Amino acid sequence: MIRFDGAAKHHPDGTVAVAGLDLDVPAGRITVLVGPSGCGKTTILRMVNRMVEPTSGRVLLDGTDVTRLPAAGLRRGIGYVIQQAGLFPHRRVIDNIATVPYLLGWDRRKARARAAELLELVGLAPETAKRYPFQLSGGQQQRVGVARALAADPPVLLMDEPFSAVDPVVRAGLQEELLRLQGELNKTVLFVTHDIEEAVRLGDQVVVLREHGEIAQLADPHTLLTAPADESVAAFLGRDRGLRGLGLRSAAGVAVRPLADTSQHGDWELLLDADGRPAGWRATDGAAHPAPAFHPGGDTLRTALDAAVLSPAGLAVAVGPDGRAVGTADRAAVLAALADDHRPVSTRGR
Ligand SMILES: Nc1ncnc2c1ncn2[C@@H]1O[C@H](COP(=O)(O)OP(=O)(O)OP(=O)(O)O)[C@@H](O)[C@H]1O
Repeated sequence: MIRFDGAAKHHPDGTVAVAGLDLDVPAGRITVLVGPSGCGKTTILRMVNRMVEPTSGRVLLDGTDVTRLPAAGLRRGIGYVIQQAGLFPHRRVIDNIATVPYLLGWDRRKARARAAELLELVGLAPETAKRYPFQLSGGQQQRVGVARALAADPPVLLMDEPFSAVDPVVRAGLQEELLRLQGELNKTVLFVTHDIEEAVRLGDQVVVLREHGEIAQLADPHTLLTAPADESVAAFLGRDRGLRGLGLRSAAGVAVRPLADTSQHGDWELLLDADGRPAGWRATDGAAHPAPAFHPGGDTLRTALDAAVLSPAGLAVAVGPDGRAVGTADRAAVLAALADDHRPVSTRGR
């Protein structure tokens, strides 16, 4: 566990980056720091690996004041991922990933074998190993950055806006990947972002900061979205926080009407492919339209609502884990589930 105990950073020019932070970052969980530019997020993160030293107060890592630990050794035991990956441009991907194992004196073959394993773990093809960073896309570079941070299997990962330089689609993929990895690895993650959407998606706990690293609210994502501490937090969360909160609730409560013998639903015919997956809705004039679907066991209420809203038939198609259609839910059924159940349900398989 990481504990900030009145940790403060005052710069010589008089700037108070962090006035005095008390915060526990629990082991094996993702804690996200979110807040406006200049509120002290990066400063807080860097106090953990001594890239910034507190001017007063302490940062404890498993009970030990980090300033008592040799900085180099401390940093080798903490994975660090930054925006635009920060890879060494003149080193091949495999050697970038093996940086810390080399520093730790592992033999070259063992270090490279570990790097190859990590390449696979973060979803990159084996042939990527021999490339140089400039030969990769931004998203691939970030994956290499994550692999490099994980190479020596550190218990703690510091991530400073790691996904903010890539486009929203790639970013969503990287977020998914991080949650999947975390499901396997259970690292203690401290993650900095200025994007509230990213914060609620990734965080087990979210720390909303205001100026000088002052905590405006510390809560799990559901509580944050449904019960912001004050007006300023509510404003920071944005006007659609209610809708966003649906993204944290399971669609399991939506009443699904099983598929009947007929494929006709009022004026609309549900078309299935050879495997029984939804292929479209056919109108009475014969024109086919997409059939948006959701998986009650795995998707969120937001996905279910989206499917119902977008469906030309007004019916979201419910599918099983294999993608086969099992039934339909109309908009009223989704809204009923929405009104019914306010319990947050983790959809992360954790
Ligand atoms: N070396 C320095 N000297 C003086 N002030 C500094 C120094 N480094 C950072 N600061 C100030 O400390 C405050 C906190 O900076 P920090 O980088 O931690 O903020 P941040 O929340 O990470 O911002 P951003 O989201 O823009 O990256 C800012 O006002 C910044 O200008």
